[in-house]
Amino acid sequence: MNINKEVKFKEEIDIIDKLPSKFKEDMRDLLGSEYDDFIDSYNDEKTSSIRLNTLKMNQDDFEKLNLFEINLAEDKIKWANEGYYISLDKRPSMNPLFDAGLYYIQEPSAMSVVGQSEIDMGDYILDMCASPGGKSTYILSKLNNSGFLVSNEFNKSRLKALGENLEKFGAINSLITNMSSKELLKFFKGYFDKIFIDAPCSGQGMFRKDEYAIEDWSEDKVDQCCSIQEELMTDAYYMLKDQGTIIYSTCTFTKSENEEIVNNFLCKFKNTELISMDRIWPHKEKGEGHFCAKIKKLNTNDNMDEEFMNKNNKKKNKPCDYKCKEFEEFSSKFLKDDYSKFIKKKYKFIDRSGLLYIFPKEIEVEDMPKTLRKGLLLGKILKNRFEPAHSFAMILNKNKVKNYIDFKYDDENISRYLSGQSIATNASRSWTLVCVNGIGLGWAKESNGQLKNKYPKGLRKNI
Ligand SMILES: C[S@@+](CC[C@H](N)C(=O)[O-])C[C@H]1O[C@@H](n2cnc3c(N)ncnc32)[C@H](O)[C@@H]1O
Repeated sequence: MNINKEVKFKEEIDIIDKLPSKFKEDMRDLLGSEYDDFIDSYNDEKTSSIRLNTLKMNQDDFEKLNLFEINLAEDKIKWANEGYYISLDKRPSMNPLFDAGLYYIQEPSAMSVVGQSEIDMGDYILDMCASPGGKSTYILSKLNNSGFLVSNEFNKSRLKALGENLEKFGAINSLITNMSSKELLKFFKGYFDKIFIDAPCSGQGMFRKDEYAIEDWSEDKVDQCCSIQEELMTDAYYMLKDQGTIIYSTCTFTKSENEEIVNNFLCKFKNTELISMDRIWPHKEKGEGHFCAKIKKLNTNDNMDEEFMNKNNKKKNKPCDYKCKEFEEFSSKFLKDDYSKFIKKKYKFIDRSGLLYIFPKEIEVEDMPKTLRKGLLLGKILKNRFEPAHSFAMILNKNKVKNYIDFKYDDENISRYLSGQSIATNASRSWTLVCVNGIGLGWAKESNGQLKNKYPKGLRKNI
């Protein structure tokens, strides 16, 4: 055995030794004769995978790009149409297409939850435990800018990552909230077609990938998680429309956090029906452990919250009379006419202290507290001019603007741009969209044959 192999073998033995004995006991009970295969899977090679954002590129074009030498015959993830296994040495976060939001790096089993859920155009969806945004970004791709997604994250310190990931994905019809499920219920009684609860759990499915998950695990933690999970499920029931679906998932193995939560819920609410209950096991599939159950709410006739819905209906289809002169000027100079018309037709414009947002016309969220992102920030209204925001660039591509410069992902100009440098051109067109393979990556202002870099300082990086 060479030295590297010997070290790896020792690490694997160590991990198996470190697994909590109560966990091993439970797994033996749960898996019976499969237990040894399950434990052996701790020695399997780890997986790496990405998921395409179909808001930015269609699947045929993506597959033709041949990024990361994906072998289409073997590397497509069977439970997520937009997901691909890639080899571990590919470093997908170092490709500028990642910064342009073309794909999300996500554990393959975690993709199954949205991958195997039916999302209908126009659905109103709540992602109750959303950060860092794996499920939310997938839902947004599938909604294709129709309907509405509320991405809620209870833990304030996890909001930043969620905000950045949703911004990168370039969807307009989303709202980020920072509430408990009880607070959400005050605003959204009987409101959603689908509610995803990717519940906080004791994380046994992460033991293979993350040793800290082993240290952090305890029986007390399982009990704490169970009581949170029950509360989230109950509040979700009341936020769901009749005929709506709860999609409950965890990355843990114990029955108490999975089947028992679901069965208790079905007993508590008689007018519900189990649609499916599935597990992904690491010794059977290429991915970590995952549990997912889908439950339908049948008719209750006590549906919508009267007050909330009256307020919403009153505003529905009300013409949006707000016009921002500075944005009008900007859009006539820099946006293609048909795209500019499309935005005005579909969205309302909201000026919040000089910051201009767009939001779907039919949705009213103005009075809602604890929201991070109420619609999409287009930019700042300054004295007689409009300055576009980075989030605006993230919904654009070269076909939507009059001025752009487009580089291939491996062009060295793209590395220069991402690191904050200026780029020499021979023109002076003012606001210009910098694109990578046609997809908006950020803004630059072109004058005297130079593109002055407007890529946000906090996002700059060397690749
Ligand atoms: C499994 S993670 C969610 C992962 C996310 N859905 C994704 O796909 O990227 C669970 C989330 O639940 C949040 N959480 C913790 N306690 C919570 C509570 N009491 N109510 C709602 N969410 C909670 C955690 O902060 C964490 O972000």
